[in-house]
Amino acid sequence: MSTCRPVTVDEGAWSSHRANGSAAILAIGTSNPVNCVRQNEYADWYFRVTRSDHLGKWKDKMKRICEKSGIAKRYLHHTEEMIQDHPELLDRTLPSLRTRLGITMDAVPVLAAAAATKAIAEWGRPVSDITHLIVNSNSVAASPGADLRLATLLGLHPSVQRTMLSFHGCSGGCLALRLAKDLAENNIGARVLVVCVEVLVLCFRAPDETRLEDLVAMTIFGDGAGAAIVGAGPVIRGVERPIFHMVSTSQATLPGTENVVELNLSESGADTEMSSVLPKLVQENIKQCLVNTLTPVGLASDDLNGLFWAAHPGGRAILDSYETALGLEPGKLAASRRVLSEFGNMFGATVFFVLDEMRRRRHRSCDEEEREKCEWGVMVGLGPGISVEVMVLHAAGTGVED
Ligand SMILES: CC(C)(COP(=O)(O)OP(=O)(O)OC[C@H]1O[C@@H](n2cnc3c(N)ncnc32)[C@H](O)[C@@H]1OP(=O)(O)O)[C@@H](O)C(=O)NCCC(=O)NCCSC(=O)CC(=O)O
Repeated sequence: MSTCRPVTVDEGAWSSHRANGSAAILAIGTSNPVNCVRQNEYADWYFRVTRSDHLGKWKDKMKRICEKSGIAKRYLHHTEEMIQDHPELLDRTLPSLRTRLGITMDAVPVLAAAAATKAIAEWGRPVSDITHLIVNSNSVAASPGADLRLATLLGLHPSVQRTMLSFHGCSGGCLALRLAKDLAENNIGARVLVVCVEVLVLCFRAPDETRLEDLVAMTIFGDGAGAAIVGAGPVIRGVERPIFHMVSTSQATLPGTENVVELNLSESGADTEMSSVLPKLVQENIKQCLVNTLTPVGLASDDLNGLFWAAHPGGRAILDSYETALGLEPGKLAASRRVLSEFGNMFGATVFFVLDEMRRRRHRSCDEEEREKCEWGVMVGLGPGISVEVMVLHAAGTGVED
């Protein structure tokens, strides 16, 4: 007869499975669709393809928004041909959700796989060593979802533990990385592939005189995917090179702001609601959220310029609000502003581009003293809620070959 008995909770079935120390980002990859649109040509393109040139007043307004957006170019999966083939994308009174989700169901895993492949190549270990997969997207709604299709495209092992996150808006990137940190730290040997991907044809519409906020959404959002490999110690020396240690995290919700940013699905696609009070709200509240996260790790200070800043660039005015509220010197948000300029706001994917830009800037910096001065930093992103996601980072290396 078997003498086998179940372990008890106290025998440490859990504690013995924990990793040593903080998780780290071990590799980063990004990708975009090939179709690039220049911001100074966008209003003319948008009003032409939506057959709305008669709305000259709104076109002029979009041109003003484009000029102030801090964006030079974006990448979009949808093209003029695609819009011509699907006139239901333009007419809010026609059902178009099925069309939109059909387009994204095919496009999202492919774009995600392109970013993930770059991250896996940089990581340097076989794809079969990935133990967990987190996929975050506002662009898909199906089951089995984009996580399974991505796992198949990449050839991940069938035992990979998948998590699909949806509709966390722009905070989705920070949120997915927060979950990856917890998974990596609580499962020794875990290597988590995190991917955030957006193909925002779900939100594309013709201008509507009753929904002027749509003009802002059409003007600032872009498509892209960001991926990272996250793992906690021990790392494999000579193969894995930590880029940022993920030291601590927080999520705060600003009370009474549920209606300030929304993302709602309907038969005619997704509607984004972005109140023009958002930049002011950020300016009034962000410092306290950051102090609450920085105090326990001993980094709260009257002068926050000693930290590096990886802020999700929700919009130019959001970055201005961070700068004013936190008293940041010009240049502290240079990585975020550069990503906004080159790619627009790609929802959760954007923060991976910012981290990538940040480590490249650190690598290029010849000033060793300056690099050491800003060893510690903060990643911050906002989402519907208003949710404020913060992660304290410690720069470990650049992950970039000399
Ligand atoms: C849109 C802007 C680039 C415009 O720049 P400025 O504010 O400096 O310029 P401005 O005040 O002259 O505004 C230009 C024109 O845009 C209009 N305008 C500005 N914000 C608007 C809004 N939210 N809805 C509708 N219209 C808006 C103004 O009324 C004005 O119209 P007129 O010229 O006719 O007077 C900026 O305000 C910005 O970056 N806003 C933040 C965008 C945002 O909310 N991002 C968060 C995305 S959501 C996110 O990141 C979280 C998430 O999704 O989860």
